[in-house]
Amino acid sequence: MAVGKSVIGHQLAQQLGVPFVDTDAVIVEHHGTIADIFVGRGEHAFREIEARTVGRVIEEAAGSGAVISLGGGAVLDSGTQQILAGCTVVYLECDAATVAERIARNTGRPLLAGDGMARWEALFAARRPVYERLADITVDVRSGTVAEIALHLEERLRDHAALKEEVQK
Ligand SMILES: Nc1ncnc2c1ncn2[C@@H]1O[C@H](COP(=O)(O)OP(=O)(O)OP(=O)(O)O)[C@@H](O)[C@H]1O
Ligand SMILES: O=C(O)C1=C[C@@H](O)[C@@H](O)[C@H](O)C1
Ligand SMILES: [Mg+2]
Repeated sequence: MAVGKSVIGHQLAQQLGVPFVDTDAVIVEHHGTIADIFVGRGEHAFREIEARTVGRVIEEAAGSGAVISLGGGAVLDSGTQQILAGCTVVYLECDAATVAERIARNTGRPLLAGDGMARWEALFAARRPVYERLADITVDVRSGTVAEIALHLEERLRDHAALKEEVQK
């Protein structure tokens, strides 16, 4: 959480001239705020909504080259993991020190309620192996502006696509 998925994803999509979709934003548009869903219906219901939303968004974006930003916990769902096998998955690798200030002014992230930093670190430790396993490309986002990171990511995506094409020949 707070590593820059939404802002870097948006910037990358602008550079590439492709659509950008943030699945958290789609959920909010259709179901109300994430905080309200957690309070009113619980995390399990949120995860069901999230998995359905991610599946639909990826299906609708097929062939468009769209950049899709997922919520930080979306990739824990096994169905989502299967769908992501057909996508290029980018993992934005970060650390607690980098997100500390962003989390301190945290709003709307129910899983970071209370001691936000301790919660962030515990979630990251538990999820890190999944992020690493699913990633096609890993980008260090501990330094650099959003613009710099997005440009670097564009380069990495081009290298990845070229390599994939080479292998498929
Ligand atoms: N490289 C960066 N340099 C400076 N600020 C950044 C950088 N990356 C992200 N931010 C800022 O950090 C905050 C969180 O970014 P963003 O909302 O994109 O994170 P996220 O990973 O989408 O978080 P969430 O898990 O809540 O969806 C924003 O205020 C954003 O502008
Ligand atoms: O990491 C998570 O589990 C979450 C991240 C956010 O993007 C939202 O999807 C929600 O707050 C849950
Ligand atoms: Mg986001």
